Amino acid sequence: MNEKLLEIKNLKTSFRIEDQYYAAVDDVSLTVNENEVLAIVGESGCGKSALAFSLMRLHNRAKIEGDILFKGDDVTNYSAGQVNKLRGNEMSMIFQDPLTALNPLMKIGDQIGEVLLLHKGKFSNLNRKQKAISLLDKVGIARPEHVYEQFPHELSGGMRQRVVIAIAIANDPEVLIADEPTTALDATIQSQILDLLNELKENMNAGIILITHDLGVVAEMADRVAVMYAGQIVEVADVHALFGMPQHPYTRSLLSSVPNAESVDSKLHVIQGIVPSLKNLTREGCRFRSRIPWIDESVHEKSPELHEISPNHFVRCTCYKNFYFPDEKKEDKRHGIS
Ligand SMILES: Nc1ncnc2c1ncn2[C@@H]1O[C@H](COP(=O)(O)OP(=O)(O)OP(=O)(O)O)[C@@H](O)[C@H]1O
Repeated sequence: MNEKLLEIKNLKTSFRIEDQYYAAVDDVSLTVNENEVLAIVGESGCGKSALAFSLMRLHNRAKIEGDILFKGDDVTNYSAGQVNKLRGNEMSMIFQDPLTALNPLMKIGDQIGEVLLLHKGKFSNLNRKQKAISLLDKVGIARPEHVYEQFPHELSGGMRQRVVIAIAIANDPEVLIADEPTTALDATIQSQILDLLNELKENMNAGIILITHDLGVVAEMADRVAVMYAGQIVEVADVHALFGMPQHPYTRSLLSSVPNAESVDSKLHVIQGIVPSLKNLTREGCRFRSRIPWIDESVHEKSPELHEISPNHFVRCTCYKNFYFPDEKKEDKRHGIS
């Protein structure tokens, strides 16, 4: 069995809006194992980035409660110095937008070198340069010696994202958090970057948290998937179970809103409404209920729990048992599951 690298227990991240705190991540518990990609999916505004930033301790004004255990050690108690060491070495993050992640005034080589300075073993100046060039080579950058001397604006979007990945993997992190790593890229580059992440998982035995709203990317990359809605995890399962037997109404709605080979002749489902803003979020009962108004209110739990409906497959709220799409006949709504 693969070792547990990260254990997130009852994590709650709240932001202050007009004198009050509102939780953007609300009681989230998850684990990430070595050599595993855990995907976190959900619409914009459901709390994915707030979760990732909390894990990396990158929020400076949020209130964070709960535990984040890295190999059993609670990092929420770490001093700023300890967090900095952890961030550069054991845990690192690939950010959504390479242009904001890179310093426009610094040469690529210097930016990689800066991260290598944090390395446990430390490198001499010459070794740092060699290591930086080998990292650029590893992420598939042609003429790495030349790129080492360039500035971010001289590179294409795909190359910049590769540089961001090179920086993230510079110190062989055990946990890598990739927040929408391919959103800004075109399809060909996207698939090259995903291949690269897959290689890293295999070669470094790393645990990867992949945050995305792209279900195609999830199907291709993930071992397990956590579906997030309004700050909560509503379903977690092995990737095959999640795509093969999705249960929560939100998961089913997300999957039905994406075209695939079977949906060519059928209508795609449009999820009604939007993710509510933090301030307007109803926190009592099933948070998804306002978006499925055709489902009888009585089928929702008062305080929805995550239920293990089969080994390692968890679903929040029992409403999944009675869910159907408006254009489905009520009697064949659950494909035989009731
Ligand atoms: N610093 C902040 N202060 C106040 N509210 C915030 C802050 N950061 C995020 N939020 C709010 O928290 C909620 C979750 O935001 P978050 O960015 O985590 O969503 P997301 O799922 O990552 O969306 P996207 O896919 O667009 O990045 C949103 O309602 C957002 O407006």
